Amino acid sequence: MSSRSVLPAWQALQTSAEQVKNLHLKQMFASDPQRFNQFSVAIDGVLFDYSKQRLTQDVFTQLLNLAEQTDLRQWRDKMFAGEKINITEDRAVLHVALRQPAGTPLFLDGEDVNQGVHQELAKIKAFVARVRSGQWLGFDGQAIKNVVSIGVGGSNLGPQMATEALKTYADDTLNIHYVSNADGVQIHQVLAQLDPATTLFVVSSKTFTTSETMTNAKTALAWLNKATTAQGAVAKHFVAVSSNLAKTADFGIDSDNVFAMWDWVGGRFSMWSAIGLPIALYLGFEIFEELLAGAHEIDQHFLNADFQHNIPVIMALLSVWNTSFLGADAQAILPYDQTMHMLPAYLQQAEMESNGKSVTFAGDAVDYTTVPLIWGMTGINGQHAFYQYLHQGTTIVPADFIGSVTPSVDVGQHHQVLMSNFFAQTQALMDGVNEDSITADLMSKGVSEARINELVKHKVHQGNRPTTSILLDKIDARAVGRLIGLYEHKIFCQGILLAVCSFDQWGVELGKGLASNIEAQLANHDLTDEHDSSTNNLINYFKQKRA
Ligand SMILES: O=P(O)(O)OC[C@H]1O[C@](O)(CO)[C@@H](O)[C@@H]1O
Repeated sequence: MSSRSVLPAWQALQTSAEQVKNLHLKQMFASDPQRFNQFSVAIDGVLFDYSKQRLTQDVFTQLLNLAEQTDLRQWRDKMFAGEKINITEDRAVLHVALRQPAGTPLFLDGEDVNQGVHQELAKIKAFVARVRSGQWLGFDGQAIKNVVSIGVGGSNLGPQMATEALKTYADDTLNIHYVSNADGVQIHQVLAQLDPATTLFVVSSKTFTTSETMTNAKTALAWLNKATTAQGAVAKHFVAVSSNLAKTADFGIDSDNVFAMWDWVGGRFSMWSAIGLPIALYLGFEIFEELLAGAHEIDQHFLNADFQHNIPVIMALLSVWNTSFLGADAQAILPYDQTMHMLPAYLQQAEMESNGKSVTFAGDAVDYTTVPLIWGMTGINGQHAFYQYLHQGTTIVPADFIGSVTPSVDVGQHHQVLMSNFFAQTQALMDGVNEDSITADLMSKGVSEARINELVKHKVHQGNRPTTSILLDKIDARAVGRLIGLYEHKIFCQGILLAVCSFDQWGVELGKGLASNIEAQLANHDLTDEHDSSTNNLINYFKQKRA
């Protein structure tokens, strides 16, 4: 048995899961008028309602016991203290330090992390001011008009998601474009609209070795070099965000134009570092600071709230409950706000790259399901795509509904229409509708008995489908900071509860290595027999067709 399933709380939860499977949420609400009060938490700017999750007070107590028995509190404190809890890479995990106000020293290997963070923030602030004010000039003396951010995974998703979420706050100082795909079509489409003389590239890569990013950066460099042979053009049009100064220098980027990252910031938790530079360039440094402030508020909540009212702790406990005990293999993320449309993609990386693991800290195989498949899209569009499956499919998919009281722009009646759907969907998923109600409804409409008999079973909704509702007061930078902070700490807690190391990503390395070998094979015309017959034939078909 692996370390978690031997715990008393784990075993108690296994017994409870069998009982809860026979309970219906509708009855739980009917029998307890206090259910919402009991299973909701409100903090500054956020209402978190988990009363539509399939749990009882006993289950909640057992889940809290699980948090205690897995030493979650101690692990949290180790993370904030800079202990090397990324055990497989022997690194600290300190994205929380990136949003810690100045003057709160934290020493790591003899260096004050807080000072380093604020030096880098000051450098970002000064650079952003120069570019946005038009003082930073391109090779022919014109100001920058377009920023192209080149990066992938954690070096792309956070900034792009936040840019989309907050674009209604942008002025017309700069345009921003994101390029992440190694498919050259993407960068060619972006560059086709731009003038090299007024374009600034931000190449973001912690390692500065990621093949997709390097391929795109080289294409961008060739595009600039084609437009000008002016001395020093690269220094005027390329900046980098990286922890690998040797590689940025090899690329030809001036060391003054490199913004630092540290090995204690994981890629998927890095939008608060200089990886967020595109956000600050596009929206201004003050908005970036608001984002940091929102996340810092959540750090304080996570550190100080008792677990019973601690939102990220509860989010993680619910995920483990749904997945490891109630058998839900998927989790939907459903933002009811168009600006938040990239949230599902962002959380896919954050959660699945962190906790999509199957061995414990000690390297033993787990004997439980770790994290679910994360998927989703804007709720309203999802309603007309996959909600049929959520309501009547054979698989139960817990869903997070995320909406706002006030959208980022005044859209009049639209917001009521939108949010009425949010509330109605969570209600429908919870309540369902049974044969009796359907029959009564059809009879009241004068439908014949024969037709009712044909239809009734098709119209039944079982309900009892769990949802969590997260209502933000307003979509702004602080709120986005809070929301992402909540999910980040949820993922941390989930890792501890499941005993998996959340901060490495060995699972993406194997494919990367094979791809670089195959890339070399694709560069010549020789047919290959080095691989299995499927891979050989796919490669050879591709090469013959291209010959
Ligand atoms: O910033 P880098 O080093 O280019 O890495 C990009 C991404 O690639 C990964 O290593 C694997 O997908 C991510 O963890 C990371 O965010």
